[in-house]
Amino acid sequence: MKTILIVDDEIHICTLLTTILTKEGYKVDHSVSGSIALKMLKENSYDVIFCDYRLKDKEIDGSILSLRIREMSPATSIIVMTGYPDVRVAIQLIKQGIHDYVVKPLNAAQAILLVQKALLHQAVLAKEQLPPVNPLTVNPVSTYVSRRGQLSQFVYGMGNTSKELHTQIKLIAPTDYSVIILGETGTGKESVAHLIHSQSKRKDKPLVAIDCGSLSPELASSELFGHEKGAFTGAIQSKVGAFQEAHGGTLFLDEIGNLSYEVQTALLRTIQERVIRPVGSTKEIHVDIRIIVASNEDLQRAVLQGRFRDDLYYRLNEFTINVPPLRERKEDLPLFVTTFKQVVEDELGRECGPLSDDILAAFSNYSWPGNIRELKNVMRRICLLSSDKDPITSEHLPEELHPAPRELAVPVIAGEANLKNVTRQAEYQKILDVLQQVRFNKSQAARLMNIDRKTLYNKLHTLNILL
Ligand SMILES: Nc1ncnc2c1ncn2[C@@H]1O[C@H](COP(=O)(O)OP(=O)(O)OP(=O)(O)O)[C@@H](O)[C@H]1O
Repeated sequence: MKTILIVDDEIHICTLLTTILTKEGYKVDHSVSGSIALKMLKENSYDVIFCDYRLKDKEIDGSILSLRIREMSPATSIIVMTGYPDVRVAIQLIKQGIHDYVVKPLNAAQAILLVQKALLHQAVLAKEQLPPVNPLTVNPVSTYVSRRGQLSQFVYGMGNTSKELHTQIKLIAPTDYSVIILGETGTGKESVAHLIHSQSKRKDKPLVAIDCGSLSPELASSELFGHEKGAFTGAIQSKVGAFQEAHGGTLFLDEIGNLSYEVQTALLRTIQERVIRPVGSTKEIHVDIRIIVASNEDLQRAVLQGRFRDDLYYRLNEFTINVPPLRERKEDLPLFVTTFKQVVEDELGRECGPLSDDILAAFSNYSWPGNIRELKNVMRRICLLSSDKDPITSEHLPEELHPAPRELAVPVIAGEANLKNVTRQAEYQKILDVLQQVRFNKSQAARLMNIDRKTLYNKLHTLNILL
């Protein structure tokens, strides 16, 4: 029989939860004191412990109690209950290893579900220790509506870094906090923003995504705040900006670090006052939006270097999510591969052959500078090149994934004597070198080459460098 301990200084909560869970067939004990609870834990083992966060115990309060339980009985799932929810406390406790953080009062259905989830989680962990595990037996995949309006799959993964990401998204999504999402290119920052939106109470309103990296300084204000007809040369009609389009929903600003100082100032004002003034207009318009921003550079460093306003940073930084690079979550590769193979098969409208073991070995030896985007593209390529029956082998892999990676070959551009081509050739090589040096971080590459991100995009396009 599974055993549960309830620790709360309000006796009626102990009695209520004991009654509910005993009816479900669990053996339930309770304590109104943290120190007595620890003594009980020395003598008995518990599968799940419900623990009040603000325990009015002279010797031990709820937060310390949860730490002590972790030390004494690491396998026990701890569910911390609170009457005063605080996301930062929740994250801290979850980092310390508690299973869940819930707001009191709990009704019967919630309490039962919490225990079931905790026991299921324990069962999953127990299975994880038994090889071989099919990662798809527990499918940690969510769906969300992507920028193109398609239903997309988001793979959380099962490794510890991935689980932390999962927890953070789950906790932050229902709130209205502004979120900064940091991570290398292709790690899934935009996907995380969509996922947060789709799990928030704003989900039925639009998510408007703007790539600040591709906005010219002149057009940024107009894109964000809109403009009146005749506000500037070329403004032949008035335009509704992203803030207004996102009214009631979420505004996602990708590559926020690329906004000019002037636009950052206007953005700060809008966030503080929740009103916008379109370019060329005297009218203020109220907007109700949640802001999520992303960057693949460290925004704190940009603040220190004076490139990003500190007051805007602190306004936006109600919560930060760091999306890990793929090379730090290699344990999740099989799950990503299986999911993307299915996605590509759906895209191609046919099945692809099985993946041979050498493919997975090559995948796990590779550093994935382009992260999940690169993996998805590699899966597209190898599935496209394979037939539907024969196994997909390492022959189908692109060069950089071959066991002994060769240097990226510079294509010879026809007409070598032509001076323009010599320049193109040199540009091509330089851009590739710099991109490799900064692990394909386009903003950093643009900065190193002293060009803006938009120019870099144009060059990548002209030189046919596909990332
Ligand atoms: N966890 C995930 N599960 C499934 N697909 C993912 C996941 N993360 C990213 N992807 C896919 O990888 C690709 C790149 O993701 P996304 O655009 O969200 O990355 P990003 O970090 O915002 O990139 P960039 O910094 O270049 O803008 C997309 O096709 C997305 O669907």
